[in-house]
This record gives sequence, C-alpha cells and structure tokens, in this order.
Amino acid sequence: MLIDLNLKGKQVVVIGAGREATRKVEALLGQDCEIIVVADRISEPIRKWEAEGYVQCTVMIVENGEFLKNYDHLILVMAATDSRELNRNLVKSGLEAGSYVYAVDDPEVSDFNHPAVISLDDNVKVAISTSGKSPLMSGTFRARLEPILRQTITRVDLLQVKLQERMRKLAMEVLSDPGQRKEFLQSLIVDPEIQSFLERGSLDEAEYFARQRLEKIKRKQD
Ligand SMILES: C[C@@]1(CC(=O)O)C2=NC(=C\c3[nH]c(c(CCC(=O)O)c3CC(=O)O)Cc3[nH]c(c(CC(=O)O)c3CCC(=O)O)/C=C3\N/C(=C\2)[C@@H](CCC(=O)O)[C@]3(C)CC(=O)O)/[C@H]1CCC(=O)O
Ligand SMILES: NC(=O)c1ccc[n+]([C@@H]2O[C@H](COP(=O)([O-])OP(=O)(O)OC[C@H]3O[C@@H](n4cnc5c(N)ncnc54)[C@H](O)[C@@H]3O)[C@@H](O)[C@H]2O)c1
Repeated sequence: MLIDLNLKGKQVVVIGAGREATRKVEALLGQDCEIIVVADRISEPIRKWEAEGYVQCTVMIVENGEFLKNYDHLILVMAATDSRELNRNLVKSGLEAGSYVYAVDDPEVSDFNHPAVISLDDNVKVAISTSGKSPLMSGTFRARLEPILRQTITRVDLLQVKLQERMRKLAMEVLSDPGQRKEFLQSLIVDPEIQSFLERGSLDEAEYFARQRLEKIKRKQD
C-alpha cells in the first residue's frame, strides 16, 4: 500500500552516513521532522545539512540498537549501514522501541519501500513503485513520466491546489454538509474568473473572490 507518511515533529534516526543513507536523509529534508544521523563517519552532504541545522549527527561506532532506547518520540529507524547483520539488529531494536523500521538492504524486514518520486512544486507528489521487483525500472519510469506530468499538471493547477488548501479549511468551518463543501470546492476548479486570476499568478485575488462566494453560500444558508 502506498502511503504518504506524516513525520512532523517526530524523531527519525538514520544509522550510517554513506551513499544510501545520504539519499534517504535527503528524502527526509523538508518533512519537518527531527533527523538524527548516527555513524562512524559522516558524508559531506550530511555534514552540510548539519551545519545548516537540518540534521543532528552523532559520530560513534554502533554495535547494536541498544542506544535507540534513549529517544523519547522516535517514529522511524532507518538502518543504512553496509553491514547486513547490524542493520537486522537495528531493525529488531527499532521494533522493540515501537517505531517503524526500514533497512536499506532488506525490503523483507522493512515496513515500507521508497518509491521513485516526482515532486511538482512541493505541492503534488507522484510516486512510482514496483514493490521491490525492480528499483531501476521505477527510476526509469520516473524519468519517462516527469516531462509528461509537467505538461499535464500545469502551473495553474498547482496554484489551484494552494487555493483549494486555503478554501478547504474555511469551508470546513463554514459549511457543515460534506456534499455542499465538495460542490463549493468543485465550483472553484471550473470557475472562469478564478481560472483567469490563477493564470495571472494572482492567488490572493483568487482567494478573495472565492471567500466572497463562500460568504454568499453561508448567507443563503443562514
Ligand atoms: C526507486 C528508488 C527510490 C529511492 O531509493 O530513492 C529505489 N531504489 C532506487 C534506485 C536503485 N536501487 C538499486 C539500484 C541498482 C540496480 C538494481 O539493483 O535494481 C538502483 C538504480 C540506480 O542506482 O539508479 C539497488 C537496490 N535497491 C534496493 C536494494 C536492496 C534489495 O532489493 O534487497 C538494492 C540492491 C543493492 C545491492 O545490490 O547491494 C532496494 C530498494 N530500492 C528501492 C527504491 C525500494 C524498491 C522500490 C521499487 O520497487 O520501486 C527498495 C526495495 C527499498 C528502498 O530502498 O526503499 C531509487 C530510484 C530513484 C529514482 O531514480 O527516482
Ligand atoms: N535501497 C537501495 O536503494 C540501495 C541501493 C544501493 C545499495 N543498497 C545497499 O545499501 C547498503 C549501504 O550502501 P552504501 O553505498 O550506502 O554504503 P557506504 O559504505 O557508502 O555507507 C555505509 C555507512 O555505514 C556506516 N557504518 C557501517 N558500520 C557502522 C558501524 N558499526 N557503526 C557506525 N556506522 C557504521 C559507515 O560509516 C558508512 O557511513 C549496502 O548494503 C547496499 O547493498 C541499497
């Protein structure tokens, strides 16, 4: 099952700081979580992210997963060393600590796989997975699909996502009937005036217009 994990405010511990760990840490940046890297040597990019305040590093030789007990809001353990045995041990300790687990060399014991991701303006993410059958083919499909998606999902569509995010929150407060909320949100997608604001990049004006429309519906309802 493909899911979009919410890691906000939680601790993620990545053990190992080599090539693969670096890619996994990169995927965690921007997830609003606390990223802790533990390894006996740290890659250059991870050092840079540490200096920028995105990552905390602990340099030590890890023998087992005992140290994971020290974290109080651990949600995910990512074992990314080049030792299969150590990664297995870390997964076991992570499970004991009640967190999700992932091993870079072992899809069988991992709670999830990383799909190949196409991210459009950080607003829309498209994930491709072969569930471990062929990571290389996932990457190949990503490269093939990316230009097509960028044509299909336009800049205006991405602004509409932002508008929907704002108006959806308001509609939740104002309209109690889910059917009516959906109808209102749907009307924003097809409205030619909103469309033309978004084409000009005027998100705030589109929002102003949408708010007025919501007010009108509410007044009718009262
Ligand atoms: C999609 C992508 C996302 C990402 O990692 O960001 C991803 N691997 C990518 C590339 C890639 N990985 C590997 C190669 C070399 C060729 C090959 O072996 O095929 C290449 C190609 C390359 O390097 O170009 C080697 C490899 N990968 C795994 C193992 C271990 C094993 O299977 O046991 C080994 C053997 C290591 C060894 O030989 O020792 C395991 C996994 N890799 C996954 C994801 C998960 C399944 C996702 C799916 O099924 O779709 C899974 C199960 C777990 C996970 O990592 O989450 C990313 C493409 C990103 C992009 O291009 O956008
Ligand atoms: N999931 C994937 O997509 C994928 C792709 C390629 C490779 N792999 C697998 O990932 C594994 C790691 O590959 P890599 O290229 O990142 O290796 P690497 O050598 O670049 O990194 C290994 C890291 O583990 C650390 N480490 C090892 N033992 C340690 C210990 N006892 N204490 C602390 N730190 C320790 C090292 O310091 C290093 O930072 C390999 O087993 C490989 O098979 C997975």
